[in-house]
Amino acid sequence: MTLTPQQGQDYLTEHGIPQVIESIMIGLLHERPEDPLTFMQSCIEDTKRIGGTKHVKWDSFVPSSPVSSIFPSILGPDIFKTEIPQMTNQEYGQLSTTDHEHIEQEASSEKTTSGAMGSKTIVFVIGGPGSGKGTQCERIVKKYGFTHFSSGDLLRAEVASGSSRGEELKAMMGRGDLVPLETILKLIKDNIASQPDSKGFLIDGYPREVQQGIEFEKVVGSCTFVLWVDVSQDTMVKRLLKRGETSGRVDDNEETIRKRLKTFVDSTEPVIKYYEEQNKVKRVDSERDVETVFADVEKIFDNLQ
Ligand SMILES: Nc1ncnc2c1ncn2[C@@H]1O[C@H](COP(=O)(O)OP(=O)(O)O)[C@@H](O)[C@H]1O
Ligand SMILES: O=c1ccn([C@@H]2O[C@H](COP(=O)(O)OP(=O)(O)O)[C@@H](O)[C@H]2O)c(=O)[nH]1
Repeated sequence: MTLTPQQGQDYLTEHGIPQVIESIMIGLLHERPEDPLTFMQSCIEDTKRIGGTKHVKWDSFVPSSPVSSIFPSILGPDIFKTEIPQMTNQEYGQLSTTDHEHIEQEASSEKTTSGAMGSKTIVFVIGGPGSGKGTQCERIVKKYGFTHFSSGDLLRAEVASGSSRGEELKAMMGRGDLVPLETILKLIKDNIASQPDSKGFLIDGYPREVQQGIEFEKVVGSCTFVLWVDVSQDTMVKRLLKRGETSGRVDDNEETIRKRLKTFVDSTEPVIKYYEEQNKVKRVDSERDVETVFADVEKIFDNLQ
C-alpha cells in the first residue's frame, strides 16, 4: 500500500507518537543515561502504564521536572512538525525565564524532602468531586491523628492570599480544569515539610492524574495506599449542588460540576487503575451515610496500627 506523506503524518499524530518521541528525547538530554536504550524502553513501559500516549507530557520522562527551558530550544520547535508538548494547561510555556530558573532550583531542593519522609504513612485520598473525601478525612484526623492536606483547600488558600498566581488559579478551578502539576505539588510538599513530627499524611484530592502521583513519589515519598472514596456520578452531582447552596465555591455549579466529573473520568480514574496494578487501592462505598462509610474506613486504618 502506498502511503502519502500526509497519511504517514496523520497516522503518527493520531497515535501521539511525535509527542512521546520528543518527550523521550527531552528525558535523554536531561538524564544522559549510560544506557539510552534501556532508558527509552522504560519510557515506553511508563507510557503504557499511565494509560497511553495521550497522557505523556513534554517533561514526563524528566525526574523532578520541570527542567530548564533550554530543552525545547535545543530540540527546536518543529521536530516532527508538531508543537513541543507543554506542561499541563500550557502553564510552563507562559512563565518567564526567571520563573523557570526558580522552579528548577525548587525542583532540586524538592529531592531532599524524600529522605526525610522515612517510613511515614502517606495516604492518597481519591474520589470524584463531592464523593465525601473531605468528610471522611475529617473523621480520620479526629480518630487517628493524621495530618490532612486537601489539595483543593491549599489552592483556595493560595487564591485567597491574593498572590500573583491567585487569579489564574481561580480561573482554572472555576472552569473545572486541573492546575499545573508543579503548582499543586509545591504547595503539598511545602506543607508536608512544615510538619516534621507528623505520624502520617492524608493527601486529599491528589493525585488527580497519574503523572502527579509519579512526581510526588519521586520528590516526597512513597504512597502507602490509596483510599478510594467511590460513589455514583448521580450522587456526586446531588451532593455538590446541595453543598453549593452554602459553600460559596466558584466550582459548585451545574456547568463546572459536569466539567469536573469529566476531568475525574478522563484524568483521575487512570490513577486508580495505576495504583490498583500495584495492589495499593482500598475502596470504600460512599453511597451510604457518613457513619456507615466511616465504619469501613476505620477497618482500613485499624489495620495500619
Ligand atoms: N456519605 C455521605 N452521605 C451524604 N452526604 C455526604 C456524605 N459524604 C459527604 N457528604 C456531603 O456531600 C458533600 C460533599 O462532600 P465532601 O466531603 O465535601 O466531598 P469532597 O471532599 O469529595 O469534594 C458535602 O456537603 C458533605 O456534607
Ligand atoms: O490536585 C489538585 C486539586 C484540586 N485542583 C483544582 O481544584 C478544584 C477543586 O478541588 P477539590 O479537591 O477541592 O474539590 P472536589 O472537586 O474534589 O470537591 C478542582 O476541580 C481543580 O480545578 C487541581 O487542579 N489539582
